[in-house]
Amino acid sequence: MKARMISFNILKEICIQKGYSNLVLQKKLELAQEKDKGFITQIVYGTLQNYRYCRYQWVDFVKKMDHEEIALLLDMSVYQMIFMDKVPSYAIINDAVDIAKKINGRYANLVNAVLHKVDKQKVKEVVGKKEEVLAIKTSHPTWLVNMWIKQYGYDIAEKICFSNLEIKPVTARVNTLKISKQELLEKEPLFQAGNVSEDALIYHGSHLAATSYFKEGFVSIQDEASQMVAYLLDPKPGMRVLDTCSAPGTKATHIAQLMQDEGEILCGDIHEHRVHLIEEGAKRLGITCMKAVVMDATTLENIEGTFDRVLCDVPCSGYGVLANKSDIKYHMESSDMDTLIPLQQKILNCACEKVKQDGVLVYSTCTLNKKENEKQIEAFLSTHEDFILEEQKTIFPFEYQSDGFFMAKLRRK
Ligand SMILES: C[S@@+](CC[C@H](N)C(=O)[O-])C[C@H]1O[C@@H](n2cnc3c(N)ncnc32)[C@H](O)[C@@H]1O
Repeated sequence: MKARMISFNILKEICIQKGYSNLVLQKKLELAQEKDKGFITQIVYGTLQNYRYCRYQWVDFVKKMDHEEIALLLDMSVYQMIFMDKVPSYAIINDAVDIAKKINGRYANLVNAVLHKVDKQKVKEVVGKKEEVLAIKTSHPTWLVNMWIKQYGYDIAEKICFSNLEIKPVTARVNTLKISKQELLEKEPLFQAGNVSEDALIYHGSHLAATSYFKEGFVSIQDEASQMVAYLLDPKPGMRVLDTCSAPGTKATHIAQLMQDEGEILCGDIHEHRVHLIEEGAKRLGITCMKAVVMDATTLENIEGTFDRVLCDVPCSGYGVLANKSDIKYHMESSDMDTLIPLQQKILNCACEKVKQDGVLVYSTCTLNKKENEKQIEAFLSTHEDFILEEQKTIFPFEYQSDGFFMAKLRRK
């Protein structure tokens, strides 16, 4: 099958059938020739990242577009015409017409005509209201850009939007239980020290998960901002820790490292299949102090006693990770947070009961939305006089080439 046909099928599965981009891509790339894999990956991620901008380029050339797959095919073709300099337009248009014939022959002439017009037009400048221009140029929903402008101001919103178009580095966390960061840096020149986290390494090679460093448990794959959560929790060897929303266990295994694998970390997640991921991760890293169980953090039934440290890394809208998870960007709706906000509140209210006196509770999200972040903490503090806020911070994705994260450290009086 030709590379563009494979790219189109992948995009169809992600955009129309709502598959996860990384999973669909991994599965469908098996059908592609080795030489085409990079090309297909670029078309898929590039089209997802620039979906609004690409559509803006062609939408005025059709009276009405009533076919979702044809619209997606036009987006994908326009992406290549604008962003992939070395690809000749005639090759893009010929392949698009062939794909259109397979989808529905009636649209082949339209696809041909629209793409020739785009080719002639070159690039159409985005005009309109400032926030709408920003949203289209960087392919974010306008409601999200407006929300960021309202919550953080225009300058920060603009920086977030452009940073979401960047290709972020692959970041690892050294497993200090097996090797020091210095040793690893000396051993492997493809690693470079990270920007903000003490344990972070940027990897300049490809497919880190397939390397012996990963398989033998010397490193985990974890974003740098995400690594800051375990430091904020400040666990010490011998402590008793509860991680209420733990799967796949990335932060829990970091906590275990900071505890020198001494003490007890009770890791829970509501989804049984995800609890197994925690166990697999701990085994790969040689960690023994973690115990993984199915747990509903909104009730915490059968969880005995209190803990020195409690982490609530709650489910969230994920607006901090849009650079790496462009399918979230494509499918997101403002109503997504309506169910999440009460769930987060419930988890926090329940988990706080498990914190020892003078113990620490950390609440974190990978989202940039004050309603899920600062406002949650504010609401919590207004009903829990026995807790004080020691520190809270938002890490923006443009600061350290990382994801966007929020974390708050609360201490029980
Ligand atoms: C942001 S992810 C956690 C990531 C994890 N802390 C890590 O670092 O690898 C949120 C997790 O919360 C889990 N979850 C959702 N609702 C839950 C609930 N009521 N109780 C426990 N876990 C829940 C989800 O299955 C998901 O694995």
